[in-house]
Amino acid sequence: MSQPFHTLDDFRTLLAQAPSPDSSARAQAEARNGQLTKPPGALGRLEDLAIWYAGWRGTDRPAITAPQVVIFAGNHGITAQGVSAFPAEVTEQMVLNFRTGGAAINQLSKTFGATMTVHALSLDRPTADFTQRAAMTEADLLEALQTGWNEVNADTDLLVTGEMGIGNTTSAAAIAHALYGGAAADWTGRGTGVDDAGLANKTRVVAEAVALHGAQGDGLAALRRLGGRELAAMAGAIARARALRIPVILDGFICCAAAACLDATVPGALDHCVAGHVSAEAGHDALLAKLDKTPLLSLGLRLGEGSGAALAIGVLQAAIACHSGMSTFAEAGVADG
Ligand SMILES: O=C(O)c1ccc[n+]([C@@H]2O[C@H](COP(=O)([O-])O)[C@@H](O)[C@H]2O)c1
Ligand SMILES: Cc1cc2nc[nH]c2cc1C
Repeated sequence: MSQPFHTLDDFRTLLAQAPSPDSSARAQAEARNGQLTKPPGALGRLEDLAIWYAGWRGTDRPAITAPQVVIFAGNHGITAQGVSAFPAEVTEQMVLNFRTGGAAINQLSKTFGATMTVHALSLDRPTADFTQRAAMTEADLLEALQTGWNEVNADTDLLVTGEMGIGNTTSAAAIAHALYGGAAADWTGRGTGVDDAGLANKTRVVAEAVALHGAQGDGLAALRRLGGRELAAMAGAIARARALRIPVILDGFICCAAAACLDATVPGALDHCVAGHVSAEAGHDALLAKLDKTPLLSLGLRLGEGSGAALAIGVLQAAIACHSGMSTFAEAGVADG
């Protein structure tokens, strides 16, 4: 597989030079939306979604024919601090479950006609405990970004990035705290379900990590110091999707923390992304507010795996089906208002 970037600076440059939506396709889609057989605005956010999608795909009557769900898995040294309700072995066990079709995301992907692949990143080599030192070296980060970049099918027309990694809500909380400040408790939730004592311990870990590594203006530094391989791979995949003008549906807290590292690196880097849902994980709604994203769904999910984003594929499919398939007032002989 050829590598389009060899250094973090190359990656930054690619992000900064990423394409914008096609403004003429967007304008045509807006005009078409105004002629469809419904009162103006009656399809609410479905209308905005269809126009947004049309702009990125460069056609006023787009279709979603090849949605892709990609799951990245990583192991985290921070689990040594007792931050999860589950043991670290579950990451690898769930990878097997994804491969044999037994996880929620397998069913959700199938429901919405998406291809699904899972990529495990060096599970035998957990990241470092980031209360002691940086989670990853620059080489680790680059490799994971490249893995994510290369996992995106060039011919897909909608991407969902999901993750699996015991301990990764601690990583996501530390990234959010480092990027956006506030108190560690604002960003720390129960993840897979730690009890009150577990939550207090986890909050201490997040606070200690950010005290050690410092607040971060630089998104890629936050990703390297506090992130994990699966977060970096999601960031790489989201960046590649942007380069290919493929719209992305963001998933829960961990996916959005990874994405936030791109936004902090190049403001606007997530313009091709919508938030699929707001997770029940404390801090996700605040993180979405920082990213200026309004979630499509709020169903109390806190699973990860791309599950909330996969559900939102259905919402986007519905928006595009209406936009591209409905008749205009003139075609249907319906009197407009
Ligand atoms: O997506 C979310 O918002 C989300 C919220 C809570 C937990 N998770 C999943 O649970 C795992 C991380 O939880 P934890 O407690 O081990 O940090 C990881 O595999 C995530 O996919 C995911
Ligand atoms: C069983 C299990 C499944 C998951 N899927 C995503 N994160 C997960 C965490 C656990 C513990």
